[in-house]
Amino acid sequence: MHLLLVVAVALVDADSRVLIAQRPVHKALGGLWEFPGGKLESGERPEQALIRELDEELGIAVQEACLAPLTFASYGYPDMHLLMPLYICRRWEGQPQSREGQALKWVRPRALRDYPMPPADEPLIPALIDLLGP
Ligand SMILES: Nc1nc2c([nH]c(=O)n2[C@H]2C[C@H](O)[C@@H](COP(=O)(O)OP(=O)(O)OP(=O)(O)O)O2)c(=O)[nH]1
Ligand SMILES: [Mg+2]
Repeated sequence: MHLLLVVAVALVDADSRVLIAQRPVHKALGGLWEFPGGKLESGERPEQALIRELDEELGIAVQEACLAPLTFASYGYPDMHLLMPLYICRRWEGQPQSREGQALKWVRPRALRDYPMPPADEPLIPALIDLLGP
């Protein structure tokens, strides 16, 4: 079994909307909507990796103290088992923009169900509804 550690974040705006990004079609799970984040590079701590990914993918600067653990996904894909901590963050510098051509959307937690997400992500939605309301 190959265990893959991926870090992801729910960025939350002043209207309690969450940012999702559409995966490029040529990638695994292409076209599905995901929480921003990615794989750790060697030697990185999870929070460092997330801060790097948010700079690369969205062009925003996040301080480590503004990342709080929310929940996690544990899901068996055919080729690997994904373990994905989901952080929550309400404070950052800059305006999230698509740095890698991915579509971005701010959505209320309940509306996440209207966007096809990877199967690992679906069990994470109730935690967001609990925290932020529908
Ligand atoms: N970022 C993110 N990845 C997710 C989510 N749900 C989910 O199953 N994944 C999976 C898809 C991929 O197999 C893996 C993340 O890989 P990735 O390709 O996005 O990693 P990365 O951002 O580091 O990009 P790259 O270096 O491969 O280009 O985690 C999610 O909500 N967010
Ligand atoms: Mg990524």
